[in-house]
Amino acid sequence: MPIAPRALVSPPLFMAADCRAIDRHWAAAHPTTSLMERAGTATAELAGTLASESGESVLILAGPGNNGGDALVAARLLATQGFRVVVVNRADPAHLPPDAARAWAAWRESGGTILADIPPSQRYSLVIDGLFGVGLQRDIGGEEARWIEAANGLNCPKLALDVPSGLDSDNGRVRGCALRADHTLTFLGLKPGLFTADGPDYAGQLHLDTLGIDAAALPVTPGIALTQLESRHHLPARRQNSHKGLFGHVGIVGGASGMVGACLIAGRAALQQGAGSVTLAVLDERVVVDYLEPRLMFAVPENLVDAQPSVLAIGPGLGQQPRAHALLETALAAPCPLVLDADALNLLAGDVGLAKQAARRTHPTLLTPHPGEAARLLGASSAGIQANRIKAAQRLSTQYHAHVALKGAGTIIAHPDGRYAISTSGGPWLAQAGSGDRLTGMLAALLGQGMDAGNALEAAVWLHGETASER
Ligand SMILES: NC(=O)C1=CN([C@@H]2O[C@H](COP(=O)(O)OP(=O)(O)OC[C@H]3O[C@@H](n4cnc5c(N)ncnc54)[C@H](O)[C@@H]3O)[C@@H](O)[C@H]2O)[C@@H](O)CC1
Ligand SMILES: [K+]
Repeated sequence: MPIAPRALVSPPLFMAADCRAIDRHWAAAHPTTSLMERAGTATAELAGTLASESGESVLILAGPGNNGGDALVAARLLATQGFRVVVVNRADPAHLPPDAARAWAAWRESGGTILADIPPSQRYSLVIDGLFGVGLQRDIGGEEARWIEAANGLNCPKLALDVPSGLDSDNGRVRGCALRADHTLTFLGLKPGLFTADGPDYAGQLHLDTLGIDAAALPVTPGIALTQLESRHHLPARRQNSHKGLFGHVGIVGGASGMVGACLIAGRAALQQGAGSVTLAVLDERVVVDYLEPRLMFAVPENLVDAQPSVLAIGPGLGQQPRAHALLETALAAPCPLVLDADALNLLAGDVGLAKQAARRTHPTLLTPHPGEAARLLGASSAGIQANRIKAAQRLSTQYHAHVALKGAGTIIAHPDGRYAISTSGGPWLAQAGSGDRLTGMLAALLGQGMDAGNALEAAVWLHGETASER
């Protein structure tokens, strides 16, 4: 029975290599039970509910590997249920992997035919995409690319098996072209590429079928999909006998001339997220009060660290002038959790000495780059970062011994111990000036209230997306 991934708490994410390992272990332990038969059965069940009631054929695109095998099993079962089925596959049956070869033979024995191309100008009730799954190895070209483009142009629902063909299941990158699915039925476990970069645009609605394998039998992986908050992301209940000192004094450094708003947004967000008190160290001396949020305090930036905030954030609207550089140097020495955002990251990228100082910190450091800032920090291009967002976040985390949130579609949160999470909250409405400043403030507030740094970053990212979607 398919499960909606959003209903699961922090489900693990499986790379293609993990899937291959699961397959090998299963085959060794259960030589007579085929997971492909189960995948095909789950496909036929879901397809039966998705096909339009036009009575037109189901178009099944099958590829040269086991993804194609899943599709052939589904073809056989759908035909048995009375669906008209058109199967297109140009693989050489002599070169199919064993399970897929068996599925091919069973389909042929049941009287099924296999076409070498999509019949022209026909209408379909559903497309099932079984061209490529986790075995995609290179960019798609040639006939398969033509089929994918043709399928994308068809006016009927599209169901992708395991992952939309052309989408790299490890990182969400489109390799050449990819099928734009309305639904993706993924098998065994969730794949990271479904949640980040182009994945969400191509996968449509996600369904998971574990193929009857107990979660405890699957390998432990470092990645999770952050589909909702867990108890570790919750702040402890506040005692009645409380005072503001218990909930953190957040200091935020930034707001150079022309960019004061960034600092104000961060400060307001920190208060909304429950910080006991917030002091803004605004570089533009003309700003000494926020009339819309008069609870915010203001300090001379050079004096903020001496006021011993319990958490410091630096970057929103900071600019990159020498004064900003000096303030960052002071902030890096602060004996408290430190959030580095925006221009603080750009300054780090441009100064090896500062970068080394950041990496040597003993108190928690948290970085919240967008892909452009991550690219500058890693000496790469934004496209290079986007091509493998998980790796990029992990590299930054290792380099700076920091918890890192690489923002963007499917924000990646990477931790220094190698764990990572992909947040499923939020959406394109977050792509707006001021959005990152708000995240910085929310994060600082959670840190100030005593939440562990890694959990605070996950919670802030998730809440930031979730609350923004409510606006
Ligand atoms: N435990 C598992 O791993 C299970 C896997 N199953 C299915 O098996 C799939 C993985 O099967 P495979 O490892 O055979 O891989 P795929 O079926 O994803 O594709 C591999 C085949 O495609 C070819 N290929 C890769 N990239 C290509 C490109 N760009 N252009 C042309 N040809 C290309 C390869 O040479 C190989 O022949 C999963 O996605 C899933 O659908 C299911 O049967 C259930 C169990
Ligand atoms: K597929």
